[in-house]
Amino acid sequence: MAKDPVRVLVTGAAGQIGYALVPMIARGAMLGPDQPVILHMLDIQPAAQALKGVKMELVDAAFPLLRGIVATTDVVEACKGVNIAIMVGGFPRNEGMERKDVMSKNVSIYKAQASALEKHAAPNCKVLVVANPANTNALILKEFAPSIPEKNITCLTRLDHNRALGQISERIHVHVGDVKNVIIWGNHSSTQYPDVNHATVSTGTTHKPVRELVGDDNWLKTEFITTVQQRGAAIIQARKLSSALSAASSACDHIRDWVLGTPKGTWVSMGVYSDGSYGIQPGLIYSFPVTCEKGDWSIVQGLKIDEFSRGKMDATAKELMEEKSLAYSCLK
Ligand SMILES: NC(=O)c1ccc[n+]([C@@H]2O[C@H](COP(=O)([O-])OP(=O)(O)OC[C@H]3O[C@@H](n4cnc5c(N)ncnc54)[C@H](O)[C@@H]3O)[C@@H](O)[C@H]2O)c1
Ligand SMILES: O=C(O)C[C@H](O)C(=O)O
Repeated sequence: MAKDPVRVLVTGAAGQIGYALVPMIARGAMLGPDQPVILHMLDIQPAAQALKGVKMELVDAAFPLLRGIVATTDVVEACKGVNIAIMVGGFPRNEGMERKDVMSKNVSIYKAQASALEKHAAPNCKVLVVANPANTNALILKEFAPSIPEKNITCLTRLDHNRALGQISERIHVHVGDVKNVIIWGNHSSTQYPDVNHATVSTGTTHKPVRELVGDDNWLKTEFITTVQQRGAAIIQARKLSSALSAASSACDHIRDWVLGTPKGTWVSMGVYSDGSYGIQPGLIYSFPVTCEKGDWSIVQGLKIDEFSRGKMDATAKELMEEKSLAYSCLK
């Protein structure tokens, strides 16, 4: 029997990531090749013409899975009945702006959009925040949409996870699809901790530890970590625009695995509400290793954490606590 369409909201849909993301959703890269979708696209008034253009292109591309398009600058209309919300819209950091100024603009946007989602989205709507500061925007959204279950509000660190897989694959010349179980701990920022202590490469019938195959602990502890931490900045420097293609593709990976499940024996990284696992203070949206089944994620438990990792995991948690108090001071 044909499936009912799923309503997917993309905010900031006229922007860089939005433009890369909506065709991927319409082609089935997010929810599968047999899942029809209705796209809800929100942007702000100054981008209304560009948004209209994106809608025209979606029609022109004649995607068989695309069963409807809502393109609007009205947040209530955008949120009505949505099952999945990808929050990409936000205020970019312009030259000369302080971190606090960007935070202040974005937390106000996420506070307002939280209320719209809470009132108008479908029950059990799953939310993915992409816009920066992603973890803290997601936390504000959670706080101001108390009736959305906290398990439904997440932020994107899958791009960082995929970047870590890519770096390992390039370093030891293996297919990226054979590398798995890296972990991104913490904030989607330069304090994130990409951890390969449990990562493996499949070599036919066995799985070998990444650390053993790389054979260079110094590289893993220094250049590998900083390359992943700084990759967003490196892309901006190269493109003069943020990483839209890989962010859009990773957003599809995040939702696909959350909804359809992670493969057996594989985990992925997601920014989720901390329950105190691994000694991370509850009340933060922190990136953990998770597995997903039947539409729910669970934090992978029982991984051994060495002293080096502990320090890095705590440092990124500390930054998130500071961001949280800054965000609250902006809302006063
Ligand atoms: N988490 C990640 O891995 C990751 C990766 C790359 C980029 N990002 C972040 O994603 C965000 C979007 O990046 P981009 O390159 O697409 O930026 P962009 O500036 O090209 O697009 C942002 C869009 O958001 C719209 N917008 C602004 N305020 C809005 C509001 N209140 N409601 C709806 N839309 C609104 C803008 O008009 C614009 O069209 C940025 O915050 C960027 O830093 C996150
Ligand atoms: O937009 C940015 O500042 C960078 C982005 O978060 C990225 O990781 O590519």
